[in-house]
Amino acid sequence: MPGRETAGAPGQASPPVANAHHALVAREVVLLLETDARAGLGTDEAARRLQRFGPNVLPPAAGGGLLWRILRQFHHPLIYVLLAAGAVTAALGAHVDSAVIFGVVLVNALVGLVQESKAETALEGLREMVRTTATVVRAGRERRTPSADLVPGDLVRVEAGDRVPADIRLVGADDLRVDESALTGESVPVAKDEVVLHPRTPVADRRNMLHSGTLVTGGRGTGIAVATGAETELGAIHRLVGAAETVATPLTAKLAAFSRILTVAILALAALTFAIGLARGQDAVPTFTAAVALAVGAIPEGLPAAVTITLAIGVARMARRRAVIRRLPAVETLGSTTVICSDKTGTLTENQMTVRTVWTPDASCEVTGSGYAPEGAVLGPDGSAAAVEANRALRWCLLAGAGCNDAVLTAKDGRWELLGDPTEGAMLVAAAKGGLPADEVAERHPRIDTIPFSSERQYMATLHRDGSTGDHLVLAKGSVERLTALCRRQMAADGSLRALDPAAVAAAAERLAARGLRVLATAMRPPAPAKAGALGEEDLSGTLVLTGLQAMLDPPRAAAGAAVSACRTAGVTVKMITGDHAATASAVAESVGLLDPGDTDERQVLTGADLTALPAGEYPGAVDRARVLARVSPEQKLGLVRALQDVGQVVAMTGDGVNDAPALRQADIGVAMGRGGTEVAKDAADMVLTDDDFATIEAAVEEGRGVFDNLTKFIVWTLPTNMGEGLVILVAVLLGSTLPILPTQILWINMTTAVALGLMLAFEPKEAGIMNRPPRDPARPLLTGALAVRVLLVSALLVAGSWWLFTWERGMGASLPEARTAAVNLFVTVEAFYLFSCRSLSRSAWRLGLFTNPWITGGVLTQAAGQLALTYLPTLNHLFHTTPISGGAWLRILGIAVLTALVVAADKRLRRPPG
Ligand SMILES: Nc1ncnc2c1ncn2[C@@H]1O[C@H](COP(=O)(O)OP(=O)(O)OP(=O)(O)O)[C@@H](O)[C@H]1O
Repeated sequence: MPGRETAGAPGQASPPVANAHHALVAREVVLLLETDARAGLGTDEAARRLQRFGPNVLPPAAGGGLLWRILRQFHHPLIYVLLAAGAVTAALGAHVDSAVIFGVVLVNALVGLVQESKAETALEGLREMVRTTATVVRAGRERRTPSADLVPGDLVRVEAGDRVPADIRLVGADDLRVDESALTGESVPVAKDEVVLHPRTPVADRRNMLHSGTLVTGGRGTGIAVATGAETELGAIHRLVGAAETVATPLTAKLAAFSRILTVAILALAALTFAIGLARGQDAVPTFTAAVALAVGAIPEGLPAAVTITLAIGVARMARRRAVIRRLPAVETLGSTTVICSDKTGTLTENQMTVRTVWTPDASCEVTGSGYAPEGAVLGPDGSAAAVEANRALRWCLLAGAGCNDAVLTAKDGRWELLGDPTEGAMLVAAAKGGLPADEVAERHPRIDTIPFSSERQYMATLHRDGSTGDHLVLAKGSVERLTALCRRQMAADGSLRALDPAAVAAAAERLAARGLRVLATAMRPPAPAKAGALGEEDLSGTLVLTGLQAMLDPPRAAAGAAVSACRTAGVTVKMITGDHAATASAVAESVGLLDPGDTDERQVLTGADLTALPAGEYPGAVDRARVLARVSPEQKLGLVRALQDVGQVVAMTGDGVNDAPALRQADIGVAMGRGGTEVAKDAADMVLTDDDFATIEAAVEEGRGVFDNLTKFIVWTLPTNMGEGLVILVAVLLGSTLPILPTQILWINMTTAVALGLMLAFEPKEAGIMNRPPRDPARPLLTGALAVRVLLVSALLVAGSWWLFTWERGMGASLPEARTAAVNLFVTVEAFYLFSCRSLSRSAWRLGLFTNPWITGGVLTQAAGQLALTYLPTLNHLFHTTPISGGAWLRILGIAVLTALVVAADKRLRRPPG
């Protein structure tokens, strides 16, 4: 098969003809790839090619090879210190110590490697969750398939909002524009068409080619996939770059910088200690040991890893609640969100439309039935089902709904399914209920031309041929304001045309909208002899006849009300941003609790036109005050985000269309819809909702707060250990006394407790009342004054406790190893007790229920077993210079640990805010 070669099978060298598709005419490309320009590939052939070429995905980034990844684990100042210490210790003849130090370095590297790859796999998994689909034609039928299933030779269709799924040679294009910044870095969209180009045209200028990974920003196109997966241009770049995905956020960067500075300071202090010791005439060996102990103890080496893991766990939790994080910093920002700007349709509501009322200038008719099943009837004012025959305007109104429509309803296993826009689906169903099924309408009035719907245009119009007379007629539907502006006449029940009464139409629309119904107007241009030329927007104005209004119900989502009220309690303002009418929007806003019923403050509801009329100075304040922003165009959303940010808000903004992308990028948290959203919107977003539900945003905010809490808890827990250890050694050096804890023992404490105790805080469930607090001020440091005091307090208790115990044991005649073993056990026991306290930063550990987090309980038990092994196992005794200790010593250890816990509890109690 020649196509096999041109597409470049994975692992095969590309023959010279590869990448030359731009220089061939469409027919040659079709022949070369053995496909069909109209019907596409056969299903069997597609399956065979999938076998042969493999799925259309990029191979996972190599990440620099295992050896390189292992080596990277050693790139840390602390590891350098340890390696130097190990070498010096070995040179001094202390082989056991040096073996322990090297062993710890090795274990540390392995743990780092495992953690790193786990975090990466988690992020990879997220990417999988937002799988893209592509429209392909196979065996003559158009269908959506996962992009991964595309093969060379597939006939692919793309339209505005799509991500290009493969390298494609265009065979047809209609006003196609593509954002190729993913490949070229140039963000200005490029126009594309199917012209044949010179063979030597550089890749960057091949305007008849679409490249995988780029985004379609406008128009539509059809083409043949010529390369998939690793063989695409994107694949080539991917190979070059190796796509080194880092898991860095502003916070991790800040913490990494903090620990770098700290490390340098501590290393300097350790060097100073060594110098002072030598100057005082102390022996070089113990002085060196002390300096190493100081460095090892005081450097918070576990911090960056713990932060990354906590973030990764947070991301996984959010994914379980159907919020997929695309950019890690969003996890932090979510906790600080102060305003959520949400779409109405589909996010706060179900996007399941049913026409309830059809209004015509002479009568108003109710429609029965619900859902997309065409079961029900259009009832006349008297309740009879013969309404459609009696009212010409009603008939034309339903006809416009069915004919000016791109949606398709299909019955599958007795259930009706909609392919397309729910607004259009509802109108199809209403027409069918009135005796005008879509296929009959299409047969009697075949469509010739279309002005498609867009949010800016707010209407759609279609040109049809009357099957019997051959005359041309126009059908249109759209927002009431836009359509009435295009009409000069309206239709009466007997079919006669009268002058339009805009006030009456507006009043009827207002009444329907006040019930929370979404109202669309319909219009027609009476049949007239055919004129040459396409349907243009300019020749609609003034020629249309208004036939009626269709009002549809889109019920609020079940969880929306509760989520809005949860946001309110949490100090997060919710605003509805919609393209719909202000009255409909307000009614829906009331039903989900976004507006208080009876609240007459008009400033809470603004329209796009109001916004345009506002003086620049008043704009931010007005936007900040408003709760409902109706008839807003996607372009205005960017201004809204900016205005809110100007008044200091942290803004989450939802969006689904191509035009929403700038606002999503500008927002602190851009939220795209996983189901209804375009690829362009998803690409611009920080977070994607896989269920499109508003309640999911609220859940993500809650999880974001939880992540921040857990990070703070870990830091508050870990810092006293480092400070305590560092100070114990410093005091020993200053006093010129023997070390109460040896460097290898410090290594034991740090390495084991970080994993068995500290890490468990990342699994801590969110505290009750997490959504009763105001949002976190992004400028507030992680360690507030009160928490810093607690860290100092616990550090001081650790230093005092361990010194007292060490001295006491020595005074009671215990050997040096015994006293040290007691001191080591004291450190770990205090940390374990303190761990329970750190489960909540403000509430008492008792209140939480001591053993409600099995991870913490399990971790503490594991650590306890480890301490017993360290104290009583001869091998560990030998490695870590420990020895069994007396029952009395254990009692004293427990006593001090309990005392510390009591002091921390008292500190919490004293600082708890009143109430
Ligand atoms: N398929 C359509 N054909 C014609 N007019 C439409 C169609 N869909 C919506 N409209 C009209 O255009 C207006 C704006 O629609 P748009 O899609 O921008 O926002 P929306 O769906 O109403 O609300 P949201 O912004 O909450 O999703 C609608 O209120 C409606 O009057």
